[in-house]
Amino acid sequence: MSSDTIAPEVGDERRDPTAPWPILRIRGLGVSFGGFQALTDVDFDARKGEVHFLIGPNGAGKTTLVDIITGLTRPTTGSVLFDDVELVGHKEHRIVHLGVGRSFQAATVFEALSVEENLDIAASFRLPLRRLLRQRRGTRPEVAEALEVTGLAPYADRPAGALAHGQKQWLEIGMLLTQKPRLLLLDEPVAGMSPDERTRTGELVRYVARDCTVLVVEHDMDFMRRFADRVTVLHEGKVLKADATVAEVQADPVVQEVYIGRAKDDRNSVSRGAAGDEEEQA
Ligand SMILES: Nc1ncnc2c1ncn2[C@@H]1O[C@H](COP(=O)(O)OP(=O)(O)OP(=O)(O)O)[C@@H](O)[C@H]1O
Repeated sequence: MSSDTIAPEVGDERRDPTAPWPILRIRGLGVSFGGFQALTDVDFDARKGEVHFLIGPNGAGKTTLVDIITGLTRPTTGSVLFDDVELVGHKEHRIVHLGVGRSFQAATVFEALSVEENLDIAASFRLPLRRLLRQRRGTRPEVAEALEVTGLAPYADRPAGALAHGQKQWLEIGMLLTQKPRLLLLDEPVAGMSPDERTRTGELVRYVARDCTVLVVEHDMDFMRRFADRVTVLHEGKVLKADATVAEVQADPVVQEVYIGRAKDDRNSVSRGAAGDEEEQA
């Protein structure tokens, strides 16, 4: 057992073979920035193999929470257990090596390199230098798989900079997949996408969740309704509802109040039908 490993008292669910294992356990998380309390006493779990949405109005603390999980921000209080390993205190690169991948709102790809080269570089991140320098022939299996699942195989030789917005997001997800993460954090993956691109992204996320837990920060409520297994709602740095189903979130009057009360144009309403959302996007 490594020094990172926490004693088994936190792993009770694993003794029940029918209970999904909470691979991510967040407890008592708080952070303040120069006296402003951005997160207060945040608790929630994400289970192995689920697509877990993190929603909440602007400024609720969603990105701050993702920044803490990935080691970009250090919390003032609390704990982030990933597969029993405490992530708080680790540097970002160490957290990546533990199996946590993250995408950003603006896709971070190398525009001048081809799609395949981008995937190849991402897939190389665990390799020692001497293996990187060794000449290889053909496409590595993990790169081939990423090309396939993202639908980017026909564009393998095209510069990433020439891809459409949605395709760049899928490339970034593909790059993360080559690193075989066990937890993938996606920050507003469908922002700026067409309805078709959103559907394609949702299908990709569901595919990824076969081997990996996916935590999605998203404002698009139609996307959440279609693709979430569980949902946690943040409001003003606190958990309003943790680990709920989509139906529970939609039926919750307090969640409704937070969204509808703050967004008079109804853009963020969690109970609207898909048709309503698509009307709005048109
Ligand atoms: N480094 C920082 N210094 C000071 N305040 C910060 C910092 N990072 C975040 N905040 C504040 O913390 C609060 C939560 O911000 P955060 O970006 O996490 O919200 P969010 O839910 O992701 O919002 P959005 O949906 O608009 O992206 C905001 O009031 C923000 O201004």
